Amino acid sequence: MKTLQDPKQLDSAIENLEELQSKFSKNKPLIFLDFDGTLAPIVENHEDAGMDDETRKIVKKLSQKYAIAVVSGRGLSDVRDKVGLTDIYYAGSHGFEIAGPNNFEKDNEEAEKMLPVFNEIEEILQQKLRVIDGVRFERKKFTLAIHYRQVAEDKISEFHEIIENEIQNYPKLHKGDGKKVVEIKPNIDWHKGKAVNFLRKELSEEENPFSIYLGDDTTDEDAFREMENGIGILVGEHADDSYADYRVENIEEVKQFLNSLL
Ligand SMILES: O=P(O)(O)OC[C@H]1O[C@H](O[C@H]2O[C@H](CO)[C@@H](O)[C@H](O)[C@H]2O)[C@H](O)[C@@H](O)[C@@H]1O
Repeated sequence: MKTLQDPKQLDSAIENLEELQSKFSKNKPLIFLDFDGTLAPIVENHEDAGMDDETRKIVKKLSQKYAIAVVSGRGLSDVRDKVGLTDIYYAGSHGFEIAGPNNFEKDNEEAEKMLPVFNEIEEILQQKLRVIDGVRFERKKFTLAIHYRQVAEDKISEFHEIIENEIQNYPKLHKGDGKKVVEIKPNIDWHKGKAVNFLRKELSEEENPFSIYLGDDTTDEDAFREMENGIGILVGEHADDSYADYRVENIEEVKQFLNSLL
């Protein structure tokens, strides 16, 4: 079982590359990559985030050697457009919508039934949060991100209060957190970890295929916990302890690590 650790206490994947490479030569891994904060730097406006060409080339080359999936909180079509590679799998909306090559598509059926509730809460919160400057909405198919990166420090608690007060009227919805973002999700037992396990079955004929997961945010913890036969690598740090096994400092080290697999 994975245990929680202070991210600062995690071993560096870069300093242990040789040891890791020898593991990978015995067990060819499936590779799961988070997007924001892992493949693309965190920026002020969510629309402006993007991968650089070097990272795209590395991921493309990796996909010629390994089965790869990008697992993101972003909407499926958004993350697919931003990555721009057609031969890999994607899990968008925190795993609620999954797609891959040859028109493979799998939306969470339970979440599908909740689309009208999302439309309703989005409209209500758009209206209630008008009193706070800098709030940005990002509607994904099955989740709703409400960004507060540009909200003044002294307005942030009011921002959270407004959302909290409203969301308690909606037992079918669940409120999660990310980096300067509140994520409204279906209150269903599904998350990035479950999506990764679904994909592990899809991408391999083995019962429990060896896997690597790289991610930077609290939502990636659900996936790190599933890396019983594999390795979780935390990129940078987030507010909490982590179930990851190793850490890399930043996106430059993500590239260095991914390059070492080629
Ligand atoms: O699972 P991920 O691929 O890491 O996506 C998580 C969320 O990432 C995006 O928001 C974050 O990145 C933005 C751009 O750098 C930044 O402005 C924002 O503050 C961050 O929270 C994305 O916009 C969300 O939809 C994702 O859920």
